[in-house]
Amino acid sequence: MPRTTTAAPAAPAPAPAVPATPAPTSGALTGTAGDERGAIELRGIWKWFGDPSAPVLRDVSFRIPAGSFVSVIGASGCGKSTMLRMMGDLARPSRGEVRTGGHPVSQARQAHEIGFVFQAANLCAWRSVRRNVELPLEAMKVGRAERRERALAELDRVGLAAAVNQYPAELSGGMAQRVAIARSLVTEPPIVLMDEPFGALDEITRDRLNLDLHGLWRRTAKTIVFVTHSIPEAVLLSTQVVVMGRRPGRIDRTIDITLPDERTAETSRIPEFFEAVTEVRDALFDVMGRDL
Ligand SMILES: Nc1ncnc2c1ncn2[C@@H]1O[C@H](COP(=O)(O)OP(=O)(O)OP(=O)(O)O)[C@@H](O)[C@H]1O
Repeated sequence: MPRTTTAAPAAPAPAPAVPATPAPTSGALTGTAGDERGAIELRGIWKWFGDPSAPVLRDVSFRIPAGSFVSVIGASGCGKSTMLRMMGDLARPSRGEVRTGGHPVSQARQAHEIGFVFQAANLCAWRSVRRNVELPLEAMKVGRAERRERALAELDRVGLAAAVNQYPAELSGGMAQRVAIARSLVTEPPIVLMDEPFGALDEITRDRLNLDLHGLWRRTAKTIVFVTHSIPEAVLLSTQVVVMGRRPGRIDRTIDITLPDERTAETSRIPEFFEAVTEVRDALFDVMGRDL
């Protein structure tokens, strides 16, 4: 079989109670895959907003090896974005800990080792494409000449060499997302977190950006975590698909995608692709049925 399915890390408890004992917190992960630069580890993550007896995420533990491309899929409101935000230190767990490369995630964020791409490109309208990409380097106090050189190299990598002097209002949605991707890569982070980055784009642009993103991932060996509502997109891009359930949010299942490493337009026509799509769809319907 081209792929394997892993059962959920832990069976859900009958009621969303807060654990009496604290989840593991510090302590070196010496000798484990969690030490690799770019690895992400969630340790006993709980998240609630206000009421601890109604957590949005319950006891999520999960390890993402460095260099993986992991897509996260699940019903609306199951906590995908919340989990992603905690992986990037944009939100704090109510309980538990996120570690990257064997250290608390806050260290990686402060060191600009995590890039972000969201559904909206969030570009500065008054700055050119190049100067938008330079922004994170300005925050790092990188000198002007080096900023320029690195931004141009990154824009070349995402296929926008000809648009460096344009302004956001002059860009198509797909071009704007390419700029956002270049901006997320310019600090050379080992980890890039993407929350439905192509969700607002037409299908043809989305297909092209997906293949370009996959090629970019293969060339750079980054760890990418990608939230999406599209099963085919998740299968086409990923080494692993994480299926989440809701009420409360949890990782229900992980599915390894063992399609050939090089993904092309042809990949979405091979039988193994349809088998993987069916497997993810069945897993999703199964968990959604149980969550009703
Ligand atoms: N800042 C907040 N305050 C209160 N509740 C929040 C906050 N952020 C998220 N939530 C709640 O947490 C739950 C999970 O939200 P989240 O955005 O993570 O889900 P999601 O799976 O990404 O959803 P979607 O697929 O619709 O984007 C939702 O019920 C949401 O209302």
